Amino acid sequence: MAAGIPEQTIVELGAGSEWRFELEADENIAIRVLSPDPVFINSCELPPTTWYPLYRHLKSSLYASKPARIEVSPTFPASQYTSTSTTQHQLLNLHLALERVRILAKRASNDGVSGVRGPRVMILGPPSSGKSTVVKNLVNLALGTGMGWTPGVVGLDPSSPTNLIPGTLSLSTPALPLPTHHLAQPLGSPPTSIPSNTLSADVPTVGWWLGGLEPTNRNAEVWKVLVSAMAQKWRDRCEKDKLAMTSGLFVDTSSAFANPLLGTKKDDPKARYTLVAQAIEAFEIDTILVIGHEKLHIDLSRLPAIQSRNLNIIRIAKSGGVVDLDETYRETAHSFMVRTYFYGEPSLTKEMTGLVGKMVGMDGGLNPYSFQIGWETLVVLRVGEENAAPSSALPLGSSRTLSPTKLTRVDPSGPAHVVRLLNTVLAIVAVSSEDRIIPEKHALKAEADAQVKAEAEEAEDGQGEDGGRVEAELVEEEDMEEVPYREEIGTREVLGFIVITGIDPQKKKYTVLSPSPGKLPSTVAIAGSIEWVDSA
Ligand SMILES: Nc1ncnc2c1ncn2[C@@H]1O[C@H](COP(=O)(O)OP(=O)(O)OP(=O)(O)O)[C@@H](O)[C@H]1O
Repeated sequence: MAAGIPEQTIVELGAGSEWRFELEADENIAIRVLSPDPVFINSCELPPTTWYPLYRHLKSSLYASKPARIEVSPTFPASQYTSTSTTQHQLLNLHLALERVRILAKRASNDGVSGVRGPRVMILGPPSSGKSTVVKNLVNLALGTGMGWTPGVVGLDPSSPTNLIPGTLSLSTPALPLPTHHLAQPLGSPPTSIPSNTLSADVPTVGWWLGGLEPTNRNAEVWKVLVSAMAQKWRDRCEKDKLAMTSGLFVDTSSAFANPLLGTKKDDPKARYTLVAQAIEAFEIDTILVIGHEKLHIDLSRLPAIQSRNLNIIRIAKSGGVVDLDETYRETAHSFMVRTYFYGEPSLTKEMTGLVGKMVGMDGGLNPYSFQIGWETLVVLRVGEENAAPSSALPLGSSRTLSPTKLTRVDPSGPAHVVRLLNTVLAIVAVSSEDRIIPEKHALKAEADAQVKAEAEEAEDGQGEDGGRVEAELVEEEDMEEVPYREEIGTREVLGFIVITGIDPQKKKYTVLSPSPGKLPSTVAIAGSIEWVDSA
């Protein structure tokens, strides 16, 4: 035992074993490695002799291939144990096989062979089987090789997106190993060092808004459009960036993917694993990892989309350390992820700052900004046919065909709509003048008014005042139920997120929370079913 350190705060790890812990709501701890050999958290090496904070609610494990000694302070977690049954060897073997593919691809690419790619791996499994943990380990193993890889990480699990708000599908290209300090880092910390609510410019993370926590038969068509857009983005990236192409891709998936009937339509009742097949084709997957689930493994190997592509399907063992996550825990995790998006990384507790010795640097907090915005200014839309008015509301005898990505505008003057918006997270999307639709009646009126104006100008040598009046009338007469934009904007890459924290029906204003001060990058926002109330 090191001098002066009480024995009960030391974890002695045997070679090839894991220290597993589950932190309670009041347990914030810091750990530091006292022994010379490396210790890893999700295959990211802990800095030697440096305190590494682990925040409340986190469930994870440390792994050491050689005997290790770790100090834990200021308290020792109530729920912790060491285990020699680890899946790290299997993950390492897998990593070595993937690394070989990456190296061969890079060599071929350097020799001028076009179209060679690194491995494209998709992970599937039932709920709480350790999918996100396997992705994180494989990504960190690739990033830790020193080869400078920049693999793509696709989050097709909107309940734990790469590093955005729940409800988002994400694509990121981390260049440094992903840390594990708290719940908001399933696959990497949010880009808090960039004080901007534009995600795509400087930060290698882009998001698409599903607005729900998992793919379902109701949102399957919207899901497909989003996945196609993500895959296109990745293709564009690979065309310009050979390193990304050879580094490969890891796709984390929703546990809903294990349901064979997900996405099956009435007109094709025999189709199975429709969304899995779509993702395989869109991202040109070559390796599928199935955790545990034997039936899923067999079902997938019989899937035509897989047979025709001659994919590798590898079944890997579920780690004994994976914790079954209940609904309450998931809600806590989601709320924490949203909070981190707006407020940044949690700050060190008093006890942590009081520790003697070096502490790893964290990204730090953000200063979110709350302000009011008029109902007419912020255009709030919903995507999907289920949001459209019921067919019974149509004139007698008429029918309609709805597009699955149909946009509906949330009419703030309808009290029920407005109440539903309180605490709703909104995704901001960019719009350009080409996206704007001028309703036909306004277009005709504008044309007629323009003609009247031209005649008046001719008669009076025009002062131009009438033009302003026409504009004003147009705005005044804007039908709050009409969607003034093309449908495509509902499924495009998001610029950032805001949350509606208050509604003033008298002044007709929303109070919104934005991650940074300044003008919103766009005043068109998409609502989903994700809500957030700050309970921290
Ligand atoms: N070896 C381990 N030791 C301790 N905890 C672990 C270990 N592996 C995974 N966990 C924890 O178990 C929980 C579930 O794992 P994970 O989130 O990777 O599963 P998942 O299959 O992606 O879950 P979901 O149902 O959300 O799709 C997480 O809190 C994770 O940190």
